[in-house]
Amino acid sequence: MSSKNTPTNSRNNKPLVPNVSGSNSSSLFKHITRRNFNKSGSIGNTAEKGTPANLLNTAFSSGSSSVSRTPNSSAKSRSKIPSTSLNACYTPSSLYRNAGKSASTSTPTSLTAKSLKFNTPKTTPKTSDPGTPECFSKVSLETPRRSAKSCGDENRSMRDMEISNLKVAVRVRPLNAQECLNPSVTNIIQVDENEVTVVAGTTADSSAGVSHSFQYDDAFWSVNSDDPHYASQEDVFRSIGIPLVDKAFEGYNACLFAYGQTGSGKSYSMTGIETDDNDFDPKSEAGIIPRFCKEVFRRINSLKKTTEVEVEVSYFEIYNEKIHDLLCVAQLESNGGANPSKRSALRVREHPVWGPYVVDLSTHPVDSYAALKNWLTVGNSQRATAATGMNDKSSRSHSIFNIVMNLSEIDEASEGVSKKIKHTKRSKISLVDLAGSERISHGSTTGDRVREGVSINKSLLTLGKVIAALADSKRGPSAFVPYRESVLTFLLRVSTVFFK
Ligand SMILES: Nc1ncnc2c1ncn2[C@@H]1O[C@H](COP(=O)(O)OP(=O)(O)OP(=O)(O)O)[C@@H](O)[C@H]1O
Repeated sequence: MSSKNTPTNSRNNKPLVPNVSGSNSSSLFKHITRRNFNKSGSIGNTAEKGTPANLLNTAFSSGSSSVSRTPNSSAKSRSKIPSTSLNACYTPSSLYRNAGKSASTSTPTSLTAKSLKFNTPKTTPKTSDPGTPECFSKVSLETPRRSAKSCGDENRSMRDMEISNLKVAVRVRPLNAQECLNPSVTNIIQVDENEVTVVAGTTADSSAGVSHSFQYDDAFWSVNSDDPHYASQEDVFRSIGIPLVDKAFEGYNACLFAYGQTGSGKSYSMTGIETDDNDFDPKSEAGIIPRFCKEVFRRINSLKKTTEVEVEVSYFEIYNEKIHDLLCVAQLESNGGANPSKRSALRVREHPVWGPYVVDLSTHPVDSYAALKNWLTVGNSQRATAATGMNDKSSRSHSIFNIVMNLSEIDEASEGVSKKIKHTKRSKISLVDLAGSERISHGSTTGDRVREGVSINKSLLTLGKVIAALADSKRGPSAFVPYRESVLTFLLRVSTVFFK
């Protein structure tokens, strides 16, 4: 990805992620938060019909980067550098179900935007560590300070209401078995707190010894578990996932996603390795998604006396620009199964109020972590994966797991059947595992794999363009953002545009 398509620091306009030739893997996370700010009822319970007063959007904030030359750098090894792009989705099918239940006293409140802040782990790996890189990053979107108004202002351009802010974190993975066997693979990545340094070129060519340093909101060193600075799945979740759970319980929408080259560890970070242990011991390799879900239900249980909570999930993938429901039971039973080419594709439509959504996407109410985990397992088993030259189980699709929560605070003065709801907060969390970007010659063989690779790269390229446009504060809020160039970014739009 060219630096033009790379997120840039809003202060100095330098790219967040370098365009380093020879880099061959990476992954990345993103967040979106958006406040649902209705009172007295769920999101559909608006006094003015069709008032999308519940949607507050977010903005990207980027870190800073610097490039320096250190000809005598001692760092060794091959890098996997992430290019950055963004994804999110919002499928408000359940909103329509609720829309009929009107509440006469519904009053949208003013919005106050809040930004997500992440703890930065103190990671200072030794440069002599033999491991090599997977990088991964996280992006979060900051909510702009705006007041809520009705959507009657149809003449106002949606683009005028966009404010973006991006946060990125990087994770460096250990060498995989294939890399360990290749003597030419060495570590060229160093992590010092939240700064990542890449030393490009270890041979005697012109780029040898050139180092690039980049600041991220977080940088995780997961190369060697014996290293005191090793970032485990739990550490990553605590830094990236917990702040999102906090926001979700405050009524914000949130989106987190992993981006990176094929084989860089996106699925490992997002989903991890399935475990029967639902309490996740510290060494558990369960990823962010199961930990996130577990934490959501832990908090719901502690709120039981004061709050009624409804949770529902949906899960779909975008494969070759087509959307497939991963939790549609009827479809799973009747045909297709794990073969995405046999499944019927869902369409995306744009609602005038709620924005883009997936038509007929199934949603499933869940009342415990165990129930949610079952759906997650079903969905994961349906994902399109295949062996490529770079990953034995490569995700060939972008997967989007959505959790929608309705949190209704009970009026303490009311009791039993006459229980009254003080107000309802609604939040939607999208946890996204993107398909890996790849060089066709490295990653794929022929036929379907090449076709998939082309589609993946195309949508990731668009994602990069969208992020660059959103992150580029110089273009101003009315700059053109090419959301419509791919299904992924079209769905993402609802998480970045401020609807009034
Ligand atoms: N932090 C890590 N610690 C240990 N193993 C890891 C780590 N990250 C990735 N791996 C391993 O590396 C391999 C590739 O990871 P993974 O499948 O998550 O990559 P990916 O980025 O999702 O690839 P693709 O885009 O092709 O789906 C897996 O075997 C995984 O277990």
